[in-house]
Amino acid sequence: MTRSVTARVPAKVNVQLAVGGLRPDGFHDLANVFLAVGLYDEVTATPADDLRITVSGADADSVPLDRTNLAARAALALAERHGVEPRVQLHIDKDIPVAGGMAGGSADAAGALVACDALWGTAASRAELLEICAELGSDVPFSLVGGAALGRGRGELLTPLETGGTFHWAFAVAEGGLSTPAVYRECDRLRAADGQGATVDDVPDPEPSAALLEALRTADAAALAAAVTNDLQSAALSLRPALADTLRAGTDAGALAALVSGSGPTCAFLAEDAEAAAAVAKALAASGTCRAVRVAAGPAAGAAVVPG
Ligand SMILES: C[C@](O)(CO)[C@H](O)COP(=O)(O)OP(=O)(O)OC[C@H]1O[C@@H](n2ccc(N)nc2=O)[C@H](O)[C@@H]1O
Ligand SMILES: Nc1ncnc2c1ncn2[C@@H]1O[C@H](COP(=O)(O)OP(=O)(O)OP(=O)(O)O)[C@@H](O)[C@H]1O
Repeated sequence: MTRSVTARVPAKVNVQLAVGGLRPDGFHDLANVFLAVGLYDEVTATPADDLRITVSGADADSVPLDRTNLAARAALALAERHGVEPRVQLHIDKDIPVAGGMAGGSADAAGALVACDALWGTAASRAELLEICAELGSDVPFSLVGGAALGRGRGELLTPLETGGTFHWAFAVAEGGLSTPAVYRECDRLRAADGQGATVDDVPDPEPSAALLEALRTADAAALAAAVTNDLQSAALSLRPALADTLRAGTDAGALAALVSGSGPTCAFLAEDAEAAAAVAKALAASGTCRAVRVAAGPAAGAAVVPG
């Protein structure tokens, strides 16, 4: 009998995304407050003749099947470090919107690492897994750890954050994605056009908001709503002006806060409770301003093998 290992990995929303100036290496320093939410991709690793990627789910057609897939890159990185032949089929059951600003590719990378580590018995330490994650992308370490965390550096240096309870969200999934590097470039362009400059010498160092961290700690949705910020939001709106209609539709429907998730174009709406989130989602679906709606709560646990 062929043994398979499945890992489940959550999406994220950034409740604070403070973006510093452009660094010489092309990245931006961040104060990035991540919250994992209960929308999941599943990655199943099965022994095979060679490395193969297959994908199912609504957005499957827009996911690469070659070695540019972040899940494939994760498996190759682990195999190389441990001298294992990467003979594995990785099946991704995708529920996280692709190129949506919810770290879907990063989730698949973290899931592939956890699943392959269990399948191959490589028993990588947490520190080694985090190191591989950081090599793969700025959001990947958070996909591994989940929960809530502050990301410094380019987002890869994580400090776990305490959360006092659950936050309820509705998400509006847009037609088509946005390229993360293009959104960061647009942020730089807007800053330069403003005359403020866009480099690390021009932009103040990004800092986490004390009020926001306190709102997370006390599970105060209204206080969190008052504190959420996303420095990439104006760039995402500049590239996709129609997102303003989506944000307005959610606010009109009673959301406590409406913001672009990370680099977008998914929009995130914080609600008082699960019932209110469902009502916001229903109104968004009827508004005609998005392709699909989802509800999810956070914090959710990070990448983990599904028992059995
Ligand atoms: C927007 C966020 O999703 C917020 O969590 C992340 O910052 C993006 O993280 P990610 O998708 O894992 O991004 P990476 O794969 O590391 O980087 C892709 C590109 O995004 C830009 N990038 C990313 C992270 C960062 N701190 N500064 C950047 O300028 C760079 O142009 C980089 O080449
Ligand atoms: N496993 C994967 N799933 C989805 N996209 C992938 C994957 N591997 C590589 N990609 C490529 O990465 C691009 C960005 O996809 P992804 O879904 O990770 O974006 P995102 O959610 O906006 O990322 P983030 O929120 O981390 O900035 C896609 O357009 C696709 O070409």
